[in-house]
Amino acid sequence: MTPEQASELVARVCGLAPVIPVLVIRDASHAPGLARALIEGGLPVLEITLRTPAALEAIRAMAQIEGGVVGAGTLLTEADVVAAKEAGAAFGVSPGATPRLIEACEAHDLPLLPGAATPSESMALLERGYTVQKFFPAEANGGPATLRAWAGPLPRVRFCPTGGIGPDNAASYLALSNVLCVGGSWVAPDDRVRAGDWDRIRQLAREASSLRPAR
Ligand SMILES: O=C(O)C(=O)C[C@H](O)[C@H](O)COP(=O)(O)O
Repeated sequence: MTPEQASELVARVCGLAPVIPVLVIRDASHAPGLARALIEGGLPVLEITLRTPAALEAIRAMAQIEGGVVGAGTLLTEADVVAAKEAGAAFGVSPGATPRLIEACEAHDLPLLPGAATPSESMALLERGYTVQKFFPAEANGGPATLRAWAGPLPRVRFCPTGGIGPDNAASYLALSNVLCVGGSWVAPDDRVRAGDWDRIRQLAREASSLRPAR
């Protein structure tokens, strides 16, 4: 898969909802209920971080749920890419980007949303053909003001900012011309997932899916 094809697919995925839930799943038995609650709440795109031993099993389970588009987050190595693909991930997300990781995603046909934190990193990805990038960690890197400044010199790059985003600041990112959607863990708080409180998570997803840009 070429970088251009990957970016086109990722742009389409990022256009499905204003928020991509970033999920840390400790018990794969939570995966089906959690996925259903988020999808029913209007958030069909789900990013499962490969940060827990249960993550791959959770991807496998969530990929079966109708209406969802399931991706793997925290991709760091080629082994992660192979495992994510094998589990049924439709796309991948990485906090940064290395040549080896990018090559692995291209070789294994996993559309990548690669992370960038500086103009040079964004330019390197653009040079290679990645026009859709994750801005990470968004709040710690200056938030919406930084992305607004990047829009001048880097008008061809569009972003999914992630890291420190919640219900209070999401709209200020979504208002930017170079933002397609935002990512965040706030829609699936750890204690609500552990409790299997799918009603609360469905409600958080509803609120997130109705977010509109504050212009
Ligand atoms: O695991 C990854 O691949 C990451 O890049 C980090 C996550 O995107 C952020 O940790 C989510 O940020 P919060 O919404 O502030 O919790």
